[in-house]
Amino acid sequence: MSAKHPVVVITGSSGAGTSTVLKTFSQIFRRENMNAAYVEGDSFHRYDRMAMKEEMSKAIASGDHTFSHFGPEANLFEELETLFREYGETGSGKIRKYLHDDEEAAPYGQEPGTFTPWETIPAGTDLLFYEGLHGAITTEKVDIASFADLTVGVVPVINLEWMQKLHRDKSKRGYSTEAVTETILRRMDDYVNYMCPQFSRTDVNFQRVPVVDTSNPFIARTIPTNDESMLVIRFKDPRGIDFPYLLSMLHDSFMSRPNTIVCPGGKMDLAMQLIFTPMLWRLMERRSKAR
Ligand SMILES: Nc1ncnc2c1ncn2[C@@H]1O[C@H](COP(=O)(O)OP(=O)(O)OP(=O)(O)O)[C@@H](O)[C@H]1O
Ligand SMILES: O=C(CO)[C@H](O)[C@H](O)COP(=O)(O)O
Repeated sequence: MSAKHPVVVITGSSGAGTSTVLKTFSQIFRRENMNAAYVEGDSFHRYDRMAMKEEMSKAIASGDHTFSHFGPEANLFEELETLFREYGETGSGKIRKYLHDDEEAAPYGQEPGTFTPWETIPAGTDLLFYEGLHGAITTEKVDIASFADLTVGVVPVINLEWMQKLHRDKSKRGYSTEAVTETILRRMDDYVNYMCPQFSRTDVNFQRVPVVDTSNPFIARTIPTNDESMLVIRFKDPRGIDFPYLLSMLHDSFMSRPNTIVCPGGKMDLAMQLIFTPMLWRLMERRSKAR
């Protein structure tokens, strides 16, 4: 935690929609004049695509069928913790990018599946914004969550998450249904042990729940739209949250628990703006008092 250099985290599984949520936060940062340094979680993978394939073959040959991008062996958790800690102390740290596809790789003149070189975050940013898989991870070796000032979980119900992953990996990243299914299965151990526990630590969780049939996510042609879903928003600590205001602004919303609002899925962007703008203001006020 850092008053001077706050760290804001959006964390979620692959296909959960964290990149989509990033767009809403970018809008808030632009409108509120906040200069954010962006870090993508995938840039803290330990291996590039070729090396990951090799490591995976070795793991499988040795009888380990659960080696995956969700777990500690395939990621640089210590380095991510260092980035959060250093940013909190100095407002800087080392970042890079993982280039998933041709479109992302082209501007760097690199192959997809590779990392850009490490770079130092320039001075003068107001906050660090992490978007990815592991922003609230805690293991025996690291406590990444403890260095974040605001943590948000993006967690569609699992059938929807799989549909979103299948759709994106097939349409944008060139994978087959079989390859994505195999990845989902191999990651399941790490999903349960590393991904899920994060969402008990996050300050706010957004869970998209479809109201159309998603019984077989592996054959679905389209992703349920926001209008075909409801949104469950859960606050870890409801103290200080202006629920009557949120209920009045989010048409057709209601409270399902003392710390949980449910609203139509189409209100996701508005809900995020209403909830996070004042939270970010508070982080910025705390920052200017600490300087
Ligand atoms: N609210 C939504 N409504 C409809 N489709 C959505 C929604 N959120 C995300 N998607 C779709 O789901 C897919 C995955 O979303 P996104 O790329 O944001 O996931 P991600 O969590 O960043 O995944 P990764 O970490 O693997 O990059 C995309 O095709 C996106 O358009
Ligand atoms: O989305 C992911 C994790 O968030 C990807 O599965 C991971 O980054 C590996 O990517 P690729 O299979 O394209 O090399």
